[in-house]
Amino acid sequence: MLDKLNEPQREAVKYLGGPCLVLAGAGSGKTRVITQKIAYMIGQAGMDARNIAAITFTNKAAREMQERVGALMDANRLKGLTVSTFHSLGMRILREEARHLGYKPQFSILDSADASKIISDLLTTTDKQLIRSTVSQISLLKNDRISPDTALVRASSDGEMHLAKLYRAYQDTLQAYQAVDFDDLIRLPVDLFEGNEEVLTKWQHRLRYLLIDECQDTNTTQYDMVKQLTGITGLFTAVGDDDQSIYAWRGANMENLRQLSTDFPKIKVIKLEQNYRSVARILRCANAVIANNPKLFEKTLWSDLGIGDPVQVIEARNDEHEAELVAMKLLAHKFEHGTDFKDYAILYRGNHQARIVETQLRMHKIPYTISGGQSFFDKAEIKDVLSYLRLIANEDDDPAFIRAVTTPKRGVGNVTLEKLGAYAAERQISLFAAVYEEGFVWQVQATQYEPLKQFCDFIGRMQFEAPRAPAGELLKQLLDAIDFETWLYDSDEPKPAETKWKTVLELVDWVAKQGENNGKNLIEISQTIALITMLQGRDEDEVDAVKMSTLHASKGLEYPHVFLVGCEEDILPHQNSIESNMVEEERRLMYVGITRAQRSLTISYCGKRRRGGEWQITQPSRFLRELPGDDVRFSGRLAGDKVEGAISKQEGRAMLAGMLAKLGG
Ligand SMILES: Nc1ncnc2c1ncn2[C@@H]1O[C@H](COP(=O)(O)OP(=O)(O)OP(=O)(O)O)[C@@H](O)[C@H]1O
Ligand SMILES: [Mg+2]
Repeated sequence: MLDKLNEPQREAVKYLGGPCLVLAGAGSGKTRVITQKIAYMIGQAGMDARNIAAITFTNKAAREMQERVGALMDANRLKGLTVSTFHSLGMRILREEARHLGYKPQFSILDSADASKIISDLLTTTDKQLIRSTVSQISLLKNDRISPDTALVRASSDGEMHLAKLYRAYQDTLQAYQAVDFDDLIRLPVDLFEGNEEVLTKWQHRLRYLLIDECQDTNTTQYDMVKQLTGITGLFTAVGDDDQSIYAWRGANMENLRQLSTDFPKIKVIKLEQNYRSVARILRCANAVIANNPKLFEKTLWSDLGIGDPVQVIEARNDEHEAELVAMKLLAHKFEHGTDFKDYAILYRGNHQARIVETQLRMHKIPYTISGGQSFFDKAEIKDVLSYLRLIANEDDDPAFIRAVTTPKRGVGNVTLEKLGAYAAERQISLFAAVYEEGFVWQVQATQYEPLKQFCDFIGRMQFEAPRAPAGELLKQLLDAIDFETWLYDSDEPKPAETKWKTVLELVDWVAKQGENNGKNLIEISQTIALITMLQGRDEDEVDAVKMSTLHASKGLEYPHVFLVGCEEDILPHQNSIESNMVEEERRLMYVGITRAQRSLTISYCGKRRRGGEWQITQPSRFLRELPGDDVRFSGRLAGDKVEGAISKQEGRAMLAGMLAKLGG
């Protein structure tokens, strides 16, 4: 098994004597070290899978890792192995230790939309910008492990005082709902470990060896969790690349890589230098761009996969033309090389860039999937159904209560809900609990009360069934009972209603599969869904489709042929980052993008682009000027041409040939 590794990789896999840090550039096999090491520890070193935890950055990465390890050894020996994100590990710890923190094990997990809603209520504002900035400031406080009380004490200006008070109120609201947000999933276990020796020891014994992928993107809380869990033995392997640190905006701190050597002086540092992913020209482009950043560590990267074609940099007239060019170039390339759609990825800086590309792909009948964008689970009809599941898991989840009780409308009016809200607030109990209190019953007329009571009784029955019935079946019953399909058709035109109902049926299938494959009941499934929404990653079946993704969500992945679109000033680097001196992080993002490509890379930018309804002249990204001239074929302004934006003759011929062949077949 170890034959498939180079010397330093093998060394990293076999080293079990203490903490180990693998520091290396993109595509050098860091993730491969982790999967092979898991197999090595179980297969050769005789360790129990239950004592090993591998932590990755996204659900998708976790799934892939599980599969890769699964291919290396028998499923039986992998029983109990933990492969998860920091957040799902945190959730597991929290669920088991909830009572130590004043939570019940079926707490709800709020996604960022729910969190924003709470902040918006507390601030009594709908100003999106204000809400977003408040949410992110609170999140940064949490990730730096600053509690509301500490924030209050430390506040040195009116603004900070205001934020601290808001943070306090927000946290109290979460507690009242028996809900946590994403940051709490890590912060709360870390606080618990710090204050409770017994609990910490239990988990240290359980998870004796940790492997951490993408270590450059851990934030302070996550880093603390690693330190706590590995304790004095320091049995872990961390792999990372400071040049790929792209989550500073979420509190990630690549200095943690250096901090490891301070906290664990005996740490063994291993460097990898051979890249197994990309042809030389792509790699040289990546190296040239990142050379413009100051270095945390010295690294070199080389590859012997051949030199490859020049990287293409193309200019389009405008954003729509850019999307069209990409679609046509992709088709031409596909016909010429006999590749599949799934060999291609289109990467972009921000989700808003996706729509225009999608339109062109559809026009050219190119199948695609999107990750890192608006998730399946974010759709309104899905969130409606999920509000029921959340409420079944945790009846104190007031936001879920309100959504469910009003969807479909069941004769519970706003006035009644307001009365219920006021009563619950005064008694400091949840809306659900308030329904059953005599004090409330007296306040409303029987006709108003009856539908409320029926609703709560129904939830109660579902709670009783949930641990007993198959998840998929129960969800079907639920949808029947609330007559969700009829409601969709009543509240929308037939066409969109049909689409929505199909989406809901997809959810039913997905839930049924989760229940059958993983033996989970409806309550357990509803808790994990919250985590899926956070970082892309529903199972995308291996369909033959072009992958569209944000640069952030493409981290750790690789694709044979990559299109990187919108390489312009103000997009990549992003406008905010230029203004706030964060261009280095954007350069790392560019580096991540380039290094996803295995065999070919095409980068595009536009001459102008529509923004807020107006045309704006755009400038090519500064990063394009950092590319090495010998390895790149420029067209457009950067080559001193006038933009014609046409496809080359050769490409045109290949396309034509392909289309004729298709017609013939
Ligand atoms: N020793 C090796 N021999 C052959 N192929 C390898 C070897 N090591 C890694 N690879 C392959 O190289 C590619 C990149 O590996 P991997 O994804 O582990 O790199 P990485 O360092 O984690 O990259 P990133 O920084 O982008 O996360 C994968 O396709 C992997 O299978
Ligand atoms: Mg990796």
